[in-house]
Amino acid sequence: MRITLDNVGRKFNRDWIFRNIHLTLESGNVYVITGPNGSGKSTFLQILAGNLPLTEGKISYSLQTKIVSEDNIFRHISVASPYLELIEELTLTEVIEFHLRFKQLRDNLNVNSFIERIGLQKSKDKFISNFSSGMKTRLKLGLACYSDTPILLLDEPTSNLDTTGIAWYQKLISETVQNRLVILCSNQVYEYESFGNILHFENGRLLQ
Ligand SMILES: Nc1ncnc2c1ncn2[C@@H]1O[C@H](COP(=O)(O)OP(=O)(O)OP(=O)(O)O)[C@@H](O)[C@H]1O
Repeated sequence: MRITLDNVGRKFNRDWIFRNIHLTLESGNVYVITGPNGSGKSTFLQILAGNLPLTEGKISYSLQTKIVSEDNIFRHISVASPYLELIEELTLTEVIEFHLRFKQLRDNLNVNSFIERIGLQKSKDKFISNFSSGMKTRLKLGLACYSDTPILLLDEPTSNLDTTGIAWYQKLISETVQNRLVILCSNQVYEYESFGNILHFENGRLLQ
């Protein structure tokens, strides 16, 4: 999988958040995006996920040299972020069953084995509306990391996780990033310390 950014820029109202980004991102790499609060990390990730339009420039996606259209790219992408909502009216089991209608899980995981992997066995039949914020983060991370997609986008992955949860995340990520194109937005070193490709937002520029 390859994502090519050609002169990419985004503004909100009159303010440019970033501009002039020229970049090629390829499978087999974890790209870490750092930068101060409000520098544009989440905006950048939402643009890559196809959830926000560009103001200028072009992004192209290709899979084994075939171009993937913007309309179809969501099939190849998994995202976990604090701003993505879960369906609160469903139970944990129902959310996973719903997810499985659109995306398969890696390692042939089924509903029960997935719930074991995310450590929420006691909450199988609990409604998401009654989940704590850390439980929701575990579920979102699990769904993104274990989905069988070539692109994985993670924004502030350990927000709301306790120390046990952070250790669980570190194991999860080490087991699920191989051969994928991963983009991880973070300002917490423990979320990305084992990865080397750091890109940094500063004054509207993405520095390598
Ligand atoms: N929908 C919006 N309308 C107007 N401005 C927005 C909108 N979304 C984001 N912004 C602005 O874009 C800038 C970048 O925000 P973004 O959330 O991408 O930053 P970030 O680097 O992810 O920040 P943080 O580290 O705090 O999560 C901020 O100035 C923010 O106020």
